[in-house]
Amino acid sequence: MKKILVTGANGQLAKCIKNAAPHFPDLQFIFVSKEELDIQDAGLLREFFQKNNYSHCINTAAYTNVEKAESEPEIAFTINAEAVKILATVCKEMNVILFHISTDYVFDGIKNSPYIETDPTNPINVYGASKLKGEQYIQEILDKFFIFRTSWLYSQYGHNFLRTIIKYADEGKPLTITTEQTGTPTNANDLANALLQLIEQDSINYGVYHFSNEGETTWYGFAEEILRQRGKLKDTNLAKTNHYRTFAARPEYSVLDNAKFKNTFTVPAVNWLESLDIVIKNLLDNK
Ligand SMILES: NC(=O)C1=CN([C@@H]2O[C@H](COP(=O)(O)OP(=O)(O)OC[C@H]3O[C@@H](n4cnc5c(N)ncnc54)[C@H](OP(=O)(O)O)[C@@H]3O)[C@@H](O)[C@H]2O)C=CC1
Ligand SMILES: Cc1cn([C@H]2C[C@H](O)[C@@H](COP(=O)(O)OP(=O)(O)O[C@H]3O[C@@H](C)C(=O)[C@@H](O)[C@H]3O)O2)c(=O)[nH]c1=O
Repeated sequence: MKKILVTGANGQLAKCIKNAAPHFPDLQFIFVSKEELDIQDAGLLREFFQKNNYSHCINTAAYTNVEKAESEPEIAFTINAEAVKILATVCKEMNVILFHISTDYVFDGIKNSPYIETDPTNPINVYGASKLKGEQYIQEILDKFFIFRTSWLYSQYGHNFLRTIIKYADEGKPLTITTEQTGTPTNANDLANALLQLIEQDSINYGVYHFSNEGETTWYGFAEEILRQRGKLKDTNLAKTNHYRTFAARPEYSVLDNAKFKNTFTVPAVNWLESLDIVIKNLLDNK
């Protein structure tokens, strides 16, 4: 039986993986939180892998605060790059297949058509630079790895744009949302399912892939659709802006081209609007 270690167990993607796990009875999962396994701790990481016979590791652990990363780059790089280097080294020693998640923020956003895997990277914020360094270490160290660059992840869990918008709208707060960036909101449940399907299918098509939902919008478009589907659009004071002030720069355009993923694997693509509908209904059902 395949034995899969999932790091960062309290994060949104790990929670989506946990949710999907019962649909994959042939896979055995061990979920470890930051408190149980800090991926910065090389000694503990080695001990963990030596004691257990993992076939795969899904690394969802990451430093994901894009704004804060600008003022604490050393922490972002320690987690997103140096710890990933150690993890990759241990996976190599133990012959474990690493599934790692990266981001659309490795690109600078000056392209105006969807990014493919071989497009030049050029991160414009600390978070993106730290994630790129993590990708580079994996590619230097490992042969058996998958890196999935995804974008604008949201779900029913954790901190994400969807939950922020719903919270503010429920509190009756006015919303001012930027039209300055275009990308693709991606349901983390879709990514979780895709990862588990690839493990189940024993895929050996290792490498870097783009994986997002289909279509594109701006953050304003995403917020508007969240409110519309939630039945809150009329009651919410929603305004557009083209100069929302942030500490971190973000790519103006970061739509990912999923063609390589779609041509390699038999996992159906889902449009972002349809996937959003599922998450919104799930949130309403569980209220
Ligand atoms: N969220 C998004 O929009 C996107 C995310 N990604 C990537 O997808 C992956 C999953 O993201 P997501 O689930 O949203 O992120 P979250 O921030 O929800 O989860 C990350 C988890 O990792 C934990 N963590 C942080 N540092 C360590 C550490 N040193 N050791 C072990 N665990 C640690 C965090 O704990 P704590 O919170 O306590 O620090 C948190 O529980 C990440 O690699 C991210 O870069 C890619 C594109 C978009
Ligand atoms: C909360 C808020 C944000 N914004 C803007 C700020 C920013 O330009 C954009 C998105 O804001 P957020 O801070 O929620 O999202 P951000 O942290 O930039 O999201 C990113 O997270 C990392 C982890 C990734 O890998 C990326 O793919 C992406 O999902 O919306 C508004 O315009 N109005 C608002 O009220």
